Amino acid sequence: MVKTYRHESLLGFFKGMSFPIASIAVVNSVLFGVYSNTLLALTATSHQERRAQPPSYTHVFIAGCTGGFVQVYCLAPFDLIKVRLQNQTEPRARPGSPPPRYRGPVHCAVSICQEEGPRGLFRGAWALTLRDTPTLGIYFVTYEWLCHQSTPGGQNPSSATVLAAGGFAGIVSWAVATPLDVIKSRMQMAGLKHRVYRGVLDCMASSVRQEGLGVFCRGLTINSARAFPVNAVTFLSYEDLLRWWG
Ligand SMILES: C[N+](C)(C)CCCC[C@H](N)C(=O)O
Repeated sequence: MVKTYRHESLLGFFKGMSFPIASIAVVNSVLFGVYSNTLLALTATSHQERRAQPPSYTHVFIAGCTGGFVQVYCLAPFDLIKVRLQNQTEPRARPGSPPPRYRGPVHCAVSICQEEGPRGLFRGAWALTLRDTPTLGIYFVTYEWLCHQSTPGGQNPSSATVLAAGGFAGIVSWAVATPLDVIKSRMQMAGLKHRVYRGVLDCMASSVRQEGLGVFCRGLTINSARAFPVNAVTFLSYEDLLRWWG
């Protein structure tokens, strides 16, 4: 934090923010929509009926994995652009200094298309699929399990329960996802640095060779600290919106 602040001022912390904001609504509605509809197909119970007739954790896991798998294809290009902009650590343009490589998200998207082809926008998508498919299954199972543990049978969980269960579900799924998150980000940066990884396994092997096993925990603390508030609010919004509109 201190280094980022000194080098790039307060603005450095907001690098690559506009694209995630534009994409988060789309990505989350695909995730939660596919999750809920898969659960409906598997158990024939709507969201409102699920408290009285809770689905099995296997069904919750399968529905979560399906949602995770589908949302990756919306998330991949936005996530790539975010990673590329966040890794651009030059100080803000000063007179005389060379301009940054990417001037903003749109310029970044256009440059990637020109330099790496339109498929370049999906660089690292396979690693993202491996990261998100099982970990979003775990995310929904953790959430449902925690709600179930702290709510008397058949009742809706209180807002406090939803906030806590959502927050912990975020931490657990990020803890499991962090090793593949590290690999995913390295593969997304590879096109820029002209480093060639032959695939996910090659990227894992070369990262471990150079930096040891600790490389898989990079960013774990910050991911978890961020995960609690973000996912607490996500689940509270999801539950409340469905209650109001359902
Ligand atoms: C699966 N994985 C752990 C990567 C993400 C799970 C939580 C997703 C949420 N939108 C967030 O940004 O925290």
